[in-house]
Amino acid sequence: MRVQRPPTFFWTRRLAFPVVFGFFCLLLLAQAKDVKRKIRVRNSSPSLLTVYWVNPNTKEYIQQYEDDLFPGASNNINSFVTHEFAVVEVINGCLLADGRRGGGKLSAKHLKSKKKSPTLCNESRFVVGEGDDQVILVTGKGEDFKAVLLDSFARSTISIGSTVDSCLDALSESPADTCGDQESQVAYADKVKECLTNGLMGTLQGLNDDLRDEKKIRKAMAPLIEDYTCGNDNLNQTEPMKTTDWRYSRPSDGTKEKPRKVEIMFSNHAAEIHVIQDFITPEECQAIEEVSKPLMHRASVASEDGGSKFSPNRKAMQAGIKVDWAKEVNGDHIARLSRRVFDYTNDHSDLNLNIDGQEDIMAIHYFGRGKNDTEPDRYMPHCDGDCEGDEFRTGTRVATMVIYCTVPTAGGATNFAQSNIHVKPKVGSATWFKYVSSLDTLPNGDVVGVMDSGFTQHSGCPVLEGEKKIVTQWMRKGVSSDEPWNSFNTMGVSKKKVAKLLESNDKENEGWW
Ligand SMILES: O=C(O)CCC(=O)C(=O)O
Ligand SMILES: [Fe+2]
Repeated sequence: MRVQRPPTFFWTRRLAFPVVFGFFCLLLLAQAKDVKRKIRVRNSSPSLLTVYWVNPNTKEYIQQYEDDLFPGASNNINSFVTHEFAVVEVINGCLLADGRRGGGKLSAKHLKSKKKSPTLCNESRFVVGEGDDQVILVTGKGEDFKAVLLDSFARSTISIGSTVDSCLDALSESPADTCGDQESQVAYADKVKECLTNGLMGTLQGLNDDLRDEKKIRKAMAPLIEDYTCGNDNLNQTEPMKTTDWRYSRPSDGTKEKPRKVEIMFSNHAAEIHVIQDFITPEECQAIEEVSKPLMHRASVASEDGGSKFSPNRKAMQAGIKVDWAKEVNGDHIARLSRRVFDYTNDHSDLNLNIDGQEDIMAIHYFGRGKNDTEPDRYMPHCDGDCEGDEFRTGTRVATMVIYCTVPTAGGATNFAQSNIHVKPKVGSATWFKYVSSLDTLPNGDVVGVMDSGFTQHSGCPVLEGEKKIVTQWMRKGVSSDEPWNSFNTMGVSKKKVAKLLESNDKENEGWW
């Protein structure tokens, strides 16, 4: 028998989905709205332009610059993702979509034309997108008048496309003879290749020069930025580029952990920085504290001779903790935390790291001795792995997670001076960063990729008051239980392979002096 539902139940069921869905959309929109973007409007049209922000509630046009934009001129707008703009071709006294007269400052000609019935202005709209480095390119006139939003990817595509087009145009007078002999076809292909190489070489050379200079400036500025940011305790944490959630189920028992807020602070082809809220539980911090307490010793840094030394660059106490994986099934806090660190990394990259053979978890303590301390506990700017943009070497560090258990009352931020990211630690939160590009495996099994070129260089700012207790996991790619982290030398070469090579060399050279 069919159960008769009251009409209200029917409507509640029908409305529930759209209402909940709408609510989530609004939530997403509200988040996206706050993300700032600087955009550049470039007038490549033959007309004068006026740029208006379109108020989403009243639909009113709000003029952006006092003066119209001349052909060939550019101007910046500080805006937010999702904001809508109208670019209007200035034709004396034309009518805007909100019913008012458009076309910049009214001249005598405008005023005269006011008497006639005005025509609707030519306009083209754009919405500010997520991409960085957005340029609005305005071209055409009358019916062809349009504003196109280009991010850096679209601009590269256009620039490559126009080089290809002009090469094909230039060679159209001597087109490839598809029926011709192989020799003439090869000659044609060579001409195309030469033209493309010449056309793109200038652009690539220019980009390389820009990159070299930008890197030089970035490196020279880093110590000044670090001094300024670390020294200014009132400085807020940098705004994230984007915010997402991380939903994680524990693989050992399938328990769904509560979603964690992830702030994407920086992202490029070989470097990424995230801040994750509530990454560690108080019980996990407590477990780390108990195990590490009796093992604490003064932290050291790598020395030039391949060993380690004490240095004012790194003033802290530390203790390495081995994870007892056998205890994971019984809910061991340290094993659970360590698993979560590697699962986060593998969920947010294509690194596919092996959990075996990794470095021990490191508990690090910094102590504040007051604002007048001339040699406070700190970790001066450094990279955890290679950060010179060189090729990736198997067995080396590729990502780090710094987890905050206790935070100081003054000082102690984590600062990335070359990417301008300042992280104010919160109890339980974590900073994760990756310093290698996507990795490819070649047919011979070699894994190739490039390292970050300094954007993830970071420091632990001086701790002035209170204590800072962190848990750091440095993560390596290419280690396993057979070849753990300490089986690679500092050059990232497997010690086993070196020994084998030396052995076979010795055999080959036996009897030779
Ligand atoms: O103390 C910090 O905030 C940074 C720690 C760090 O750089 C590290 O453990 O490698
Ligand atoms: Fe570090």
